[in-house]
Amino acid sequence: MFPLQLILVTFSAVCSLFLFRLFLHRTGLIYAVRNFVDWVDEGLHVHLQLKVPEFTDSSYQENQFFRRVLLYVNSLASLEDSDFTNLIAGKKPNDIVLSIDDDQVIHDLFLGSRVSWHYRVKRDCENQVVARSFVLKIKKKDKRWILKPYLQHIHTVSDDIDQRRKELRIHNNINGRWKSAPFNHPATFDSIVMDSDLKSRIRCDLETFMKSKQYYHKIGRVWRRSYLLYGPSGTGKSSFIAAVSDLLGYDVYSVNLSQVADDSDLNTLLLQTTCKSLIVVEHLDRYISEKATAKTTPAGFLNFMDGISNFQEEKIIIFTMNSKEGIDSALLRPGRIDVHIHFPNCDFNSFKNLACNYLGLKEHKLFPQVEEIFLTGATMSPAEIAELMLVNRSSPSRALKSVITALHSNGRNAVKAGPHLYNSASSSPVPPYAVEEAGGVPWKDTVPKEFRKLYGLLRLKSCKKPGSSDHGDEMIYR
Ligand SMILES: Nc1ncnc2c1ncn2[C@@H]1O[C@H](COP(=O)(O)OP(=O)(O)OP(=O)(O)O)[C@@H](O)[C@H]1O
Ligand SMILES: [Mg+2]
Repeated sequence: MFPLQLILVTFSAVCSLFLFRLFLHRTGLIYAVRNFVDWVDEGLHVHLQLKVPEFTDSSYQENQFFRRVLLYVNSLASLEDSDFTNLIAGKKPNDIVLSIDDDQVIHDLFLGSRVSWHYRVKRDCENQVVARSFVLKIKKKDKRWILKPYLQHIHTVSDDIDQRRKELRIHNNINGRWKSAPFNHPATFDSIVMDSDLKSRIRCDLETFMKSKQYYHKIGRVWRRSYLLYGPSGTGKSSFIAAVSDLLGYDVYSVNLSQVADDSDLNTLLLQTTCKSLIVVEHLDRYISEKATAKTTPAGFLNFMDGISNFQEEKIIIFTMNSKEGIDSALLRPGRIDVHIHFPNCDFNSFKNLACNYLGLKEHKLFPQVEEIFLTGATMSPAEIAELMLVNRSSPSRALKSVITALHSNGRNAVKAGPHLYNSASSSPVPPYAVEEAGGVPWKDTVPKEFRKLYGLLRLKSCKKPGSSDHGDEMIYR
C-alpha cells in the first residue's frame, strides 16, 4: 500500500509542476519571473559602464567603433526576442532587418557573463538626432577576463557582417591588369542542386575555414583553402563558385590563363588580389591540354599555386576541370588542392531537386517513369534538364515528357558509345557528388568491386595514352 501511495504522490507532484510551468508560460508570468531574477542579480553586483559615442568629443570625427557596435547589436538574437524593436527595409529587395530603438536595452551573453547595451539617442526640439551613443554595462568582477575578448568578438562579428553586406565584384584579367565589375550572379547555396549531405559538409568546411584564422596561425600554416571542382560540362561548377562567393561575401578573381603573358605576369596578378577573395581558375584541364598555346611554364604555374599556398592569407582558390584524367599528380597533391569535389551528371535524386526548384513539383505521376530511365543508365547534365524545365515551365507534364524524350535519346546514344566514366550512380566509378579530402579516395568504400575493376581498366588504358598519365614524373605541359 505504501509504495502505491508514494507513486501517486510523486505522480501528482510532477503533474502539478508541469501544469504550473505551463501556466507560467501561457500567462507570460515566466517572463516576469525571469525579469525579476535578472533585476535581483543586477542589484547584487557592482557594474562598470562604458560609453561608445558616435563621434569623438575632441575633433567630432566619426567613431568607427560605434558603427561596429550598432551592426553587432542589431544582429543579436536577443533583439529579435525583445518586447519592442524597429523593422526596416534592408539593402537587398524583400530584405527586412531589425534595428534597435531609442533608449532600448539589449542583453547579451558572452563567456557565461551577462552584459547589456543601452542605446541612447539625443534629439533636438524638432526631433532631429543630435547625438547617439551606446552604453555597455558589465559586471565589475567579470571585466578583467571578458572585456578584451568581448570587444575583439564585436570586431570579428561586425567584420563578418560588413563582408556579407558589401557589393560583390568579379575581377577578370585583361592585358595583365584586373578589370572589375559588379557580380550579381543569382546562384546561392540553396539553389545549387547537389547531394544535401555533401552540400552541408562543404558549407561547414567553408564556414569553419572563415573562423579558423587563429588555428591556422597556431599550426604555422597560411590561412587559405583550395578546392578542385571536376565533372562534365553543365553540372554546376561555375554556379557553385558564385554560390560560394555569395555565402562568404568574397569577391571573385577569375584568372583567364590565355590572357596571361608569362610567369611573371601571373605572379603580378596574384599579388594584386585582395584578401577575403576567391581566386578562380576555370577549365584548367583545357588549358593544360593546349600545350602549344600555353604562355606560362609548368614551373611558373606551380609557383603561382605555391604563392597562394605559402604567402596569400585569407584566400580560397578554386580550380575547375571536366576531368582529372591525365593531370599531373604534382598539381593535385595535398597542400596544393585540399578538397576535391565531383560534380556528376543528373541522377534521379538531382532530377527531383531540379523539378522542385524549376517546376515546384515534389511528386508527379511521371516520376516513376523518369526513375526507370535513369536506372537504365541514361543521363543528362543538370544544365540540359534545367533548360527543358525552364522553357516548359508553364506545363510541368510537358516539361517532364520532354525530359523523358531527351533521356531516351541520350540513353540510346550512351549505349552506342559504350560505358563512360561520369554517369549516374549505377555506372559511375565515382559516386555522384563525391567529396575527397586531398589524398583520400572515399568512393573505394562505396563502389562495387566490379566497377572499380572496370574503372581500373579504363584508367590503365587512358594512362597508356602519351602524356596522359596522372602519376607520371614528367610535367604535363612544356
Ligand atoms: N547542380 C546544379 N544545380 C543547379 N543548377 C544547375 C546545376 N548544374 C547546372 N545548373 C544549371 O545549368 C547552368 C550551367 O551550369 P554551370 O555553368 O554552373 O556548369 P559548369 O559545370 O560550370 O559547366 P562547364 O564545365 O561547361 O563550365 C547554370 O546556369 C544552372 O542554371
Ligand atoms: Mg563553368
